[in-house]
Amino acid sequence: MTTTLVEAEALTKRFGTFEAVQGIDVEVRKGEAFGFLGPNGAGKSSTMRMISCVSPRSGGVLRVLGMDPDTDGPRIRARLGVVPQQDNLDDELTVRQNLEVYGRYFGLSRAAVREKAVELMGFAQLTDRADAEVEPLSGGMKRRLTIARSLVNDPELLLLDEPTTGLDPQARHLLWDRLFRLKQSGVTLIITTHYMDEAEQLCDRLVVMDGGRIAAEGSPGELIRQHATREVLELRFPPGEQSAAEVRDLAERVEVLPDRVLLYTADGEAALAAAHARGVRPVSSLVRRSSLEDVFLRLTGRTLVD
Ligand SMILES: Nc1ncnc2c1ncn2[C@@H]1O[C@H](COP(=O)(O)OP(=O)(O)OP(=O)(O)O)[C@@H](O)[C@H]1O
Repeated sequence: MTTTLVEAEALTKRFGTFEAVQGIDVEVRKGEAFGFLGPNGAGKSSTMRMISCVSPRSGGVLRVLGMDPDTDGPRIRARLGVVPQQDNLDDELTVRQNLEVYGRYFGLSRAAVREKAVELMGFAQLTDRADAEVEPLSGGMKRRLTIARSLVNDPELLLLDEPTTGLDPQARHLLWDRLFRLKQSGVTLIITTHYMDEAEQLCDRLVVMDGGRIAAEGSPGELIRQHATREVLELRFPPGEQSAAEVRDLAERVEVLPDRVLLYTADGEAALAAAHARGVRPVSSLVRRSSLEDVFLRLTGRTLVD
């Protein structure tokens, strides 16, 4: 039996007359990792803040863990873990103290809190930093500690707003591994991101958001199959010489970006050979698999990270 943990219908958030979230429908099921993918300003954080019961909705229906955030906020929050966009750790406390103090907020006993902190430091791979202050830790370590802290109350649903923004590739991969383990242990994840690789790595299902609306919904694989071809041929030309005219008929669809021309085709190498045969001479070329970035470009006409 699938259980719905978050159900939104025509969910709307207005700031004055500006509608940041414009009537979206979303359903998050128990055990899945669900993503909101979109550029800055798409309305992802506003949606997350409504789900985390810290920002009231302006319209529509919202149920979280079967309850209404308007009337059951505290009861819902007690069963949620929230990882905000910016780490808000106490820099002057140690790693262990950060976890213990937070645990006490949730009413855990001293003994329970001590035990939980040890378990969570192991999970976050911070055991050897237990008694170090937070301030000098790397960005990746701070993020892992913020996530560990959000797990103090054994939440059923963990909300992560841009979990890996600003981290280097190694730190991101370590974090993805931790999140994957959490999912395996049965925690439902909701993640906002503007990184398409993060959405592809972590999310079972996602919505692509743009301008407060949902542009598409599905698994990463489904979205790519529906909105892109199997392969993409990327051609780079000298500045000012970029033109799609000579290659337009070599692909199902052609996109001209400021620095590249993208040819959407089932067979990128064949398209490249055909382009060469007619005398097209790019500075460089690359054949790659289609990604969610291509899906976003198709749906919105823009690249995800402008
Ligand atoms: N408190 C607020 N008052 C007025 N406008 C706001 C407020 N919060 C957000 N907005 C506006 O709502 C829109 C959506 O913002 P939101 O933070 O939800 O987007 P986002 O997709 O999460 O992007 P980001 O990654 O930048 O957080 C933006 O245009 C933003 O400027």
